Amino acid sequence: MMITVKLGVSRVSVALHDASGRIRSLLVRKTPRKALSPAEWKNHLALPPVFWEKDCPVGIVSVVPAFTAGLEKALSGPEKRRIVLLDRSSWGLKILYTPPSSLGLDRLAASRGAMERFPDLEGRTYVVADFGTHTVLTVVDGRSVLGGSIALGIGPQLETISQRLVLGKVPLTFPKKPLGETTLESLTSGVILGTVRGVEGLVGEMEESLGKRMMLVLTGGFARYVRPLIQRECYVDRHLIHRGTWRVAQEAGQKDKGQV
Ligand SMILES: Nc1ncnc2c1ncn2[C@@H]1O[C@H](COP(=O)(O)OP(=O)(O)O)[C@@H](O)[C@H]1O
Ligand SMILES: CC(C)(COP(=O)(O)O)[C@@H](O)C(=O)NCCC(=O)O
Ligand SMILES: [K+]
Repeated sequence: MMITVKLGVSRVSVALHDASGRIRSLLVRKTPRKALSPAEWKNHLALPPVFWEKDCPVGIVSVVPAFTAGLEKALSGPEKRRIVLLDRSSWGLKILYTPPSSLGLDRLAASRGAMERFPDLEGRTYVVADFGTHTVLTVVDGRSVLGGSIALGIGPQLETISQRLVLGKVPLTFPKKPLGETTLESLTSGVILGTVRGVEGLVGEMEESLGKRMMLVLTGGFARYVRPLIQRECYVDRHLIHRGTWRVAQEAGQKDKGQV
C-alpha cells in the first residue's frame, strides 16, 4: 500500500494505492487558506482509518511549498511513516523551462503519470491537458518537458460568471451546440466548448511550431466531461498526477532499500 498526496492551489487530494499502484480510495479536501500545524492538518484531512495503515509510505507533490511542512508532519504521524517529498529532480524528466524551478511539480507528475499509464508514449511527443482548477497543457518530447500553457479552469470560470450574472450555481451540462440559445447554453458553449476548442487550437499551433504531431492525453476532474467534445484521438485518465507520483515514490523507496 502507498498513499500519494497532491497539494494543489485549491484542492488537496489523497489517494490510497494497492501494491500494483491501482487507486483503492481517493478523497479530496479544500486547500486551507493558511499554513496549518500538523494537528490542524490531521483534523482538516479527516482521513478514514484505512489511510492510517502501519508502514504505508506517503508520496507528496505540492504546488504550495509554504504549506508542505505541516502536511508532511501530519502524515508522518507518531508512527513515523516514510514520507517521499518529490522535487524537480525526482521524475526522470529533463526540464527545458525557464527557470526549471518554476515549472509546477503537478505538471511533472502528470507527465510521468501519462508514461506510466500509457507505456506506448515512452520516447514519443505528447501533450498532457489537465482539466482541473486550471486548464494546463504540458508538452513532453521524449524525456524532456518543454512547457505549454496555463489558463483558468472550467469550474472557476463558471463560478465567476454565475456570481456576476446572479445565476446561482451553473449546472455542469454538456454543451449540445456551439450556438447557445439560452443563457445556460451560451455559458456552456462559451466556457466548456470554448475551453476545449481553445486547447485543440493551441495543441495544433504547438504541433506546427515543433514540426511534430503529438498524442493528446486528458487528465483532471473535467477530463471525462470534455472527452466527448474532443475532435482528435486522445487518451484519458483522470488521475495521472497520483499515478506518476506513485511510480516515482515507489522507485525512491526501492533505491532506499538498496534494490536498484
Ligand atoms: N466528479 C467530480 N469530482 C470532483 N471534481 C469534479 C468532478 N467533476 C468535475 N469536477 C471538477 O474538477 C475540478 C477539479 O479538478 P482536479 O483535477 O481534481 O483538481 P485540481 O486541478 O484542483 O487538482 C473542480 O473544479 C471540480 O468542479
Ligand atoms: C498552474 C498550477 C497552479 C495548476 O494547478 P491546479 O490549480 O490546476 O491544481 C500549477 O501547475 C503550478 O503551480 N504551476 C507553476 C507555474 C508553472 O508551471 O509555470
Ligand atoms: K490540475
